[in-house]
Amino acid sequence: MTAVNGMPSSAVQFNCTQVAWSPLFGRYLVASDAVQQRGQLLVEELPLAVGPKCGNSDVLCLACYAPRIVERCSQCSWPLCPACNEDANNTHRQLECGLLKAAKARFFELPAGGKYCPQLDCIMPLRVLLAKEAQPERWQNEVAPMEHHEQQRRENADVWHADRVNIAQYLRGPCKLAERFSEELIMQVVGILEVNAFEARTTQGYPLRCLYPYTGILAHSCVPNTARSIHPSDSYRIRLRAMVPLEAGQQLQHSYTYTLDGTVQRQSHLREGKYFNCSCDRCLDASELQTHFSSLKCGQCTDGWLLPKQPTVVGSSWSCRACDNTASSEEVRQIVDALQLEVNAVQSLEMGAKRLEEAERLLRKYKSLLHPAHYIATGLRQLLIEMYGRVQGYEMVQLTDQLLERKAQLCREVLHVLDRFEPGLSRARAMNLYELHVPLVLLAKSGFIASRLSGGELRARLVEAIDLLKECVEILQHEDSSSQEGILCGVAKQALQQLTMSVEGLGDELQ
Ligand SMILES: C[S@@+](CC[C@H](N)C(=O)[O-])C[C@H]1O[C@@H](n2cnc3c(N)ncnc32)[C@H](O)[C@@H]1O
Repeated sequence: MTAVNGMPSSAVQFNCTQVAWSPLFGRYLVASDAVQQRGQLLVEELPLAVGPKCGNSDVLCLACYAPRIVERCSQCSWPLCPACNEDANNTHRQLECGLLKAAKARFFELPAGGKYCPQLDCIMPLRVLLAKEAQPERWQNEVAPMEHHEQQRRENADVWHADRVNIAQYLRGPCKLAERFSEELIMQVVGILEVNAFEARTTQGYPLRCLYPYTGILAHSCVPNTARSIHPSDSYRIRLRAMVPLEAGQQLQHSYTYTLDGTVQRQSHLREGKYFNCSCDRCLDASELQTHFSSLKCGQCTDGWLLPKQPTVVGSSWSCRACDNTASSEEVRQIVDALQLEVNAVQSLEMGAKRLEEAERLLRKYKSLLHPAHYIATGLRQLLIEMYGRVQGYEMVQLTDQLLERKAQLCREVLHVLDRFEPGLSRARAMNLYELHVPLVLLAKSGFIASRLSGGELRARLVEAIDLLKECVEILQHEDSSSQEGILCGVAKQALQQLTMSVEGLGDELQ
């Protein structure tokens, strides 16, 4: 590891972190001192640029990102919703509006039924280019060195060509920016965004992208040790916190991919979208840290599991560790794809009893095909946790003790997996802690009423639920209050208050 000089700009405040470099990772962040307290704030940063996502943008408002906008900006005629049209200081007006208007760059309407508007792909790169002119020092010190994998991107000739035409040539031609920005620079910016930008959501929940030059250089791990939260109501400020205690010099990592995917899926996402092969401990271990998150049941012997021989090698064959059975990667892919299709069909069902019962049926069926902790089974459990207590016929008051036990068991099983892949202050953990506390409270109360539990046992179980809620709030307390997680934090705080009052109200006679 090499320490890297260069102070970040005033848009960044950092605590116990510094930039390092290695041939494998390029630049990355490390803890400059030991961090004992999980949840400690490590970095706060304002984005260099915020804008629409590339490659799948609908016709959206260029200021608030509301989708399917038919109204146009009164100045330049590009998409802008009526409310944003009234606001002369919106992002679009401050940034590209004048330039598009002066160039007479026409916005072309999508053909009827069209969903993807390639013309909007130029907006986020253009905003980064404008930020380069406005903050040349920040560009030079923080953005220009960002990895953009030009060589690998060029190998994907179709995408490279589409980006050149839709973004570089469009900005230099119809937008009349050829004298300000070279094609090479524009393609560099497109690559920087692809490799480094974070996805965020507006306060209304619409997706967008943000570029953070300092936080963006965090290395990836499939078992991350930091958590980031982006605050739409605070100019999209990002805050990075330690999920677990850290040692001085330890690499700071977050996950570029979905931690509840199996190794084959994570590896392919990282190779195709971020241009590297992950070699973290979890990827290198065929059993994914003893969880068997990708293991299939061996079809030949009774207690064996099929695991990849070389989990990080594309096309690796699979073998049973208990007998001599083997399978090709293609055979495994076909099995997993077929099961995933069944799960997708269940997911697309309307929220209701049928969806819940079908998910339970698949989970039973997969017992003979998958390891119980397989990611497809874990995904089904997560689906069921969200449905028990919410869908018609299975609302919380309708759940029998047996079904309450079922919900609690599903939560514990998912939490067990999360302990391995997202240790410490993980958002997914917080969500599942909240879900778990509800059946525990109801079971404790019904057990006490039916005299199966003594007063002391009732109190102990309620205190257990209080502890779950406390941890849930501890994890979610830093989230933006308008986000889904921030809203859950408020709900958990209320539940915590009520439950604490109930336990206090139980009185000493229950001791
Ligand atoms: C978001 S950038 C991180 C900053 C980058 N290292 C730089 O110098 O600009 C992502 C890139 O960093 C490298 N990287 C991040 N995590 C890695 C890992 N676990 N293994 C190998 N390379 C990694 C890859 O080149 C990846 O495309």
